[in-house]
Amino acid sequence: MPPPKRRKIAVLGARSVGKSSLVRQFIEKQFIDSYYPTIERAYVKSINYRGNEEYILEIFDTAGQDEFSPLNAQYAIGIHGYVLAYSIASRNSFEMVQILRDKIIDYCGVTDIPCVIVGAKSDLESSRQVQISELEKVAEANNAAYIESSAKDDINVTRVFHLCVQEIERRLEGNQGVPPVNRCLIQ
Ligand SMILES: Nc1nc2c(ncn2[C@@H]2O[C@H](COP(=O)(O)OP(=O)(O)OP(=O)(O)O)[C@@H](O)[C@H]2O)c(=O)[nH]1
Repeated sequence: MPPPKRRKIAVLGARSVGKSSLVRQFIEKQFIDSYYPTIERAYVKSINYRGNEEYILEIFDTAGQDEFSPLNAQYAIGIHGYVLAYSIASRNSFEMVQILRDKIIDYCGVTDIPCVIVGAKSDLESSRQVQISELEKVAEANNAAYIESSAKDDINVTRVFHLCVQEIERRLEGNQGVPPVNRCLIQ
């Protein structure tokens, strides 16, 4: 088996959209109902990707952002891929996704970044403010993968991070190997 590959992933989004809950469900397999604003926390988890490739993921859970928050250099330099999260029950948080992506692009001086856009709290269907069709549109416009997920019900949590690795590797491999049809995972 080849040696494991290390990839750094930053999870960004507006306040209280469920970033920490998503990361903790992925790493620790637990969901906590109470809310403690995040300052910043890093986690490490090893995953098996595509059957026989080991990846060591360093995941940076970040403080919630608004349009005026400056982008921390730590989340722009040396990061391989991004999870940009919003809550399906908050249109404002959805609008932050584009703002954040533009900030990263500007900061890094690139035209494209590996990212997966995540509609978090997908269990809150009765409070939904953002339709899947809107998510699809934004993801397509930004060359990003997308998915809806619930940390509470543990739906699509692992897939979020596998999709992020897929977006990273897709670019590193020069668009070889991963057909576009696999990039969108709504269930
Ligand atoms: N219904 C539901 N609630 C969730 C879900 N994920 C998180 N929450 C709740 O939403 C609140 C905020 O969750 P956090 O994970 O702390 O959100 P965050 O984005 O890390 O917040 P900041 O650190 O302030 O940016 C908490 O009360 C969570 O219990 C989910 O999938 N479904």
